[in-house]
Amino acid sequence: MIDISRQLTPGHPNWPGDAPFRVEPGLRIAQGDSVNTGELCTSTHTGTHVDAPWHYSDTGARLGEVGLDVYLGRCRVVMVRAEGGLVPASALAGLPDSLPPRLLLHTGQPSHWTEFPEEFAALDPALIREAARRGVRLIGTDSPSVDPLTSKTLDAHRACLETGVLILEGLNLSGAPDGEYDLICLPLPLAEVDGAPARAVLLPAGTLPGGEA
Ligand SMILES: Nc1ccccc1C(=O)C[C@H](N)C(=O)O
Ligand SMILES: [Zn+2]
Ligand SMILES: [Zn+2]
Repeated sequence: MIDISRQLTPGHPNWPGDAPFRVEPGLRIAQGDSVNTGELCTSTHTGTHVDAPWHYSDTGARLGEVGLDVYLGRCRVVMVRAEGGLVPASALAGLPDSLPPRLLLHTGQPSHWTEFPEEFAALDPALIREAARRGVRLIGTDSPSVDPLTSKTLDAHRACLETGVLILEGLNLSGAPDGEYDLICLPLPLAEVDGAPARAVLLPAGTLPGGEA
């Protein structure tokens, strides 16, 4: 099994302006309490997370309306390179015309962010449309976003909205060679939100029942 989630440690870098990731101490056995507890404070977009369409469209589905099936099943990991800051549709040129429903793009982000990676590879909307044409329903990236940090038009998110492709961002693909796997990605069970941190792992292809689904 390959864990493709980013480890969340206090102070984990966040999207500029977002709530800092914090774990505050709660009860402490050492102080006479029966248990140790903690209080978690996080942005919905911290580390490895999924976007629900409501994040980028005010009429989009909230996370509770997105079926879990899109996050579970056959996927393909592909190492890609940006051109002028965007991964182009030509990144799929060497791949079959029919792709698994989940495509995870490895752009070369490190396994741990000591600071927020302001220069990251975003996705050309044409890549998203080409991936959708080839059967992709979920696009993942090790970048913190499918759009550039300064984007105001969110062209890649819009292309995902138009094609119905869902989004998984902030992956840690440093330990995942190119190839086909079965993805298990489980967002936190928050219903009325725009996204949520998720734990994602890769299993050998064929591990999960349901074959290529
Ligand atoms: N927190 C934000 C605040 C404003 C704009 C973007 C973000 C993001 O976190 C980017 C997000 N991961 C995205 O879906 O692209
Ligand atoms: Zn996001
Ligand atoms: Zn996003």
